[in-house]
Amino acid sequence: MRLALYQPDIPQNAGTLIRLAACMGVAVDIVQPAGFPVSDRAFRRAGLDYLDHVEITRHVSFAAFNSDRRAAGRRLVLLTTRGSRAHHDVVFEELDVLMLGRESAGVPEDVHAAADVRVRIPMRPDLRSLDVAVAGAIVLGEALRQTSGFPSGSVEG
Ligand SMILES: C[S@@+](CC[C@H](N)C(=O)[O-])C[C@H]1O[C@@H](n2cnc3c(N)ncnc32)[C@H](O)[C@@H]1O
Repeated sequence: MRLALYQPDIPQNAGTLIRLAACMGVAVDIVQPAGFPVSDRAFRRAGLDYLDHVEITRHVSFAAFNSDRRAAGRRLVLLTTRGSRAHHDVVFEELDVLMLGRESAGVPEDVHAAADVRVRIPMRPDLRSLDVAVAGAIVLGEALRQTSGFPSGSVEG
């Protein structure tokens, strides 16, 4: 399982998602251009101290990202408010890449069309959308649950 951030434009949200990925043992793809510097140096300067615990791959464009993930045999699972399937009805696979859209505008049509699966977290119809990091946490949690992908650790009960 991987998380992909499509042209992220709010550094705090990217930081929250990178920390989530580090804690869950999941790699991160950043599809550029981003709305802020995404070098390791810039992340460290911004105080992101989980950087040593997560694998981050930067891609210069969506086309570059997409050809890499296809070559690796990974499905692209897009999280979108326009998704046709509820996240809890999707059968996730270990190799899936879960892509999150831009906070300001989601993803463009060509990215929407390139996705193998488009999932929506059901919400009240009168509200716009979830925070991007919250959406990522909800779907990643379901995907890891289904694929037994949570890091092993002691859980009492
Ligand atoms: C703040 S939302 C973007 C809203 C944007 N105006 C749009 O129309 O897509 C940022 C990202 O969070 C994710 N997201 C937010 N709410 C979601 C939901 N209910 N279902 C699936 N993804 C969601 C999507 O990846 C979305 O691109």
